[in-house]
Amino acid sequence: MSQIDRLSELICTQQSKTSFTCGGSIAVRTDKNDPDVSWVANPTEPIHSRPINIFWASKDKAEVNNVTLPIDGDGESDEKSKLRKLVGDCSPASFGRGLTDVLDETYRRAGKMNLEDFASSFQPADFGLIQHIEQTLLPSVLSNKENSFQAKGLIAELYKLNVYSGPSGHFKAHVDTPRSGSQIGSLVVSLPSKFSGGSLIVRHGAEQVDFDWAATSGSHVQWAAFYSDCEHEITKVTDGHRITLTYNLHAVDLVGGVLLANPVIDPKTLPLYGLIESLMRSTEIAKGKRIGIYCSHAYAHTSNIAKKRLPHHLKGSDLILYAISKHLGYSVSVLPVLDYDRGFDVVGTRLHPHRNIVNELDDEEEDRYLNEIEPYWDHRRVSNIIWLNNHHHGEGALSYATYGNQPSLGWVYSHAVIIVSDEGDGVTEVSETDSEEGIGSENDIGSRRDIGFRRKISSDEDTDSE
Ligand SMILES: O=C(O)CCC(=O)C(=O)O
Ligand SMILES: [Fe+2]
Repeated sequence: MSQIDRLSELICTQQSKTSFTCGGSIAVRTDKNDPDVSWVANPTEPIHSRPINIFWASKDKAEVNNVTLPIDGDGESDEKSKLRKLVGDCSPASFGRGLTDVLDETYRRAGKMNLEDFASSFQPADFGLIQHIEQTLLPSVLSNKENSFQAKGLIAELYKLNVYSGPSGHFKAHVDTPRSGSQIGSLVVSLPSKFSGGSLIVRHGAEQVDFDWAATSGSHVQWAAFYSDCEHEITKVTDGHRITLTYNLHAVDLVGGVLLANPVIDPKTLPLYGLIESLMRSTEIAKGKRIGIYCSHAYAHTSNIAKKRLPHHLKGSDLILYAISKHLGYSVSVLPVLDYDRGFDVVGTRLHPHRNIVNELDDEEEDRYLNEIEPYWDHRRVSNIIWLNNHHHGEGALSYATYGNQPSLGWVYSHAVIIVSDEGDGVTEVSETDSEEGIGSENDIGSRRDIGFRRKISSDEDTDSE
């Protein structure tokens, strides 16, 4: 098989496997260890790290030690003896075999330190590491149809500090045990400490990636992330100490996390909270009005999966307005509103996927096809919405073929809106209130002639709207 065929096969048939692992390195700049100088790169300089401090409890837990990596120079030094103490304070690392934890130095020869006994100044989030891993590994997890995750982000949970020392530290081929249902992989961070050998080899099916960190081990933080089902091994460390931090990677609902039952972010801290609270208590709302906000970001709100994505994929101010209203106990819905210019709003009962109406309609009779289109798009006519802003992004809600002097394609657009009301449950309530008020009764056909709506007349080639 040629290389092109091989790549093409990987891309076409095994998309989920093409990105089973990723990794990189961050240079450690010992010359920039000045607390008053920002260590975050300017655009012309690659990101680098300050030296890394490790604090740990001695074996008898009587004292706290610390060492700063990397250690300069080859001769004997205080820092070198501290490093030896760190290695000495580790206990032998076990591994899972079946349901038991076993110590077997022919399989794994390493030291470990548990979370309660150490702390380090290295934080993966400082370097955008988590976002890199999210971009590389998460899409395949999400595109796996059997996977029910609707997760949008990763959390790296620090798990252990390990030391693999020369001349015989190693870990034979194994698969990590996921420690919860949300764990999708592991992250290994190699701290700046000189060693030889000790490659991490990660395999998935016939593919294999070799993370050979030895050459720059003394000056760089190096990292690798991989899926839980990847077999991996660490070849023999022949010299020095290979010091790693391992993390469990969990897929979690982070985007839209403010909408979770127990959000980490408190909606009350958002500056708009008080404003919305008092607006919703105003007399207007007491009279049965509701608030409508046109979403300020573009969402594919007429796609087939819009119903699943929204409101969780709301962004920025849209997410904030939604979350605050929800937190205040109001009923909040994300719905489409047709781009009709009338004295009332045509609000969809849910986020409808775009529809192409196949009936050919006579171009000369605009009002007739409005009558014919509307049954395809479940909606309510509403006149009690107080709009707080103007619309931004329209998206094709309906398209239909017409024939007049020449065949053409007409479009009706919709906007995604957030509707906040102080009663009932969003959509249904909108309709009930409307019919009570007699808005948009079905006898109202005469006035349909005035409907001004946006139409895009295009030639036949344009008919594929999706
Ligand atoms: O240190 C490494 O590169 C991998 C460590 C590992 O496989 C483990 O801790 O399970
Ligand atoms: Fe492992």
